[in-house]
Amino acid sequence: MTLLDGKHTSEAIQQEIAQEVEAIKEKGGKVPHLAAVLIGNDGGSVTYVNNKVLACERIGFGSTLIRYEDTITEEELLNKIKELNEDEVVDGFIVQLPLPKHINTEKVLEAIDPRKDVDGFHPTNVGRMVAGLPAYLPATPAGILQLLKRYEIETDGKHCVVVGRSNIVGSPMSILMAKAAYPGNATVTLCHRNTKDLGYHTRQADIIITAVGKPGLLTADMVKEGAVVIDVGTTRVPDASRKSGYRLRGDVDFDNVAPKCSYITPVPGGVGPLTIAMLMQNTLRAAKKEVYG
Ligand SMILES: Nc1nc(=O)c2c([nH]1)NC[C@@H]1CN(c3ccc(C(=O)N[C@@H](CCC(=O)O)C(=O)O)cc3)C=[N+]21
Repeated sequence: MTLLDGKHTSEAIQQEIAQEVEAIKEKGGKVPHLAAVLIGNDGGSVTYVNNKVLACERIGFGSTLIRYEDTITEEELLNKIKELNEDEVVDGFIVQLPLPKHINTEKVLEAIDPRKDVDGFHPTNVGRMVAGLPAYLPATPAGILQLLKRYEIETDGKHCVVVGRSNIVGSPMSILMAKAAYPGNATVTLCHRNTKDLGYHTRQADIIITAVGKPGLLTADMVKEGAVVIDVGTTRVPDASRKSGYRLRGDVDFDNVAPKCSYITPVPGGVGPLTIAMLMQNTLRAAKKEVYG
C-alpha cells in the first residue's frame, strides 16, 4: 500500500509555480494576482481562504482578501464582482462557498467573468471542460488528476467509480476520468444518494473516488483488493483531545480500507492540499492568458 502524499505533491507543484513567477518577474511580465471573497465567519471557510492567501504570499503572487459580514446583500456582492471583473491587477478571483441562504449562488457564479473564474465554476468553463476546450478546471478534480499522474497510476481501461455528484467534485471528476486522455480513458460509474447498492458498484472498482462528506461511508467490505482509493471528504468531527476541538475525517474508513489498497489518500494531507496548488496553477494560467488568449 502506497500513501498518496498530497501535501508533498502540492508543495512540489507550488515550487514549480514559484519558479515560473520568478522568471515572470525577471522579464517584467504580469505577476499573477488572486483575489478571494469570503463572507461570514464559518471556521472551515476562514481556514481555507487563509490558506489560499498564504499560498499566494509563499509563491510570489499578489493577493487580495475581501471579507464581508453574512448580512451583505446579493446586490452588494454582485457590485464587488463587477469591480473585480474590471480590475486589471486581478487576474483571477474566487467567491468562497457556501454563500448565505439569502444569496443566489448560481447568479453569483454566473456574474464572474469566465476569464477570471479560476475556480472553474462558471457555466462557460464547465461547458468548455465538457466539450474538451481549453478551460479552467475545478481545483479538486484537477488536483486528483495531478496525483494520479505524478504517481504514474494507470487509468486506461480501468473501472473508476465516483461517489457523489456535486457540481464542484463528483460530476466534473466523472467527466474528466472518462475523457480520452491520461489520466482518463476509464470506464466511469457515477454513484449518488439514489444509488441502490453502493457496495455492489464500489467492489467492482479499480479506482474509487469518494466526494460525499459522510465519515466512514466507504468500509473495507466495499473495496476490492488492490484498488486505488481517493478520499475527497473533509468533515470536521468533534475531538475533545485536540486544542482546535475538532479533527478532519474523510469518507473512507481509512484504518480498515488502507491495507486492501494499492494506493490511498490520507485525510488530511491527501486531496485537500492539492486543491490549493491547482487554484494557484489556474491563477498563473490566467495571468499568462493561457486559456482565453
Ligand atoms: N469557491 C470555493 N472554492 C473552493 O475551492 C472551495 C470552496 N469554495 N468552498 C469549500 C471547498 C473546500 N475546499 C478545500 C480546500 C482545501 C482543503 C485543505 O487544504 N485541506 C487540508 C486540511 C486543512 C485543515 O486543516 O482544515 C487537508 O485535507 O489536508 C480542504 C478543502 C475548497 N473549497
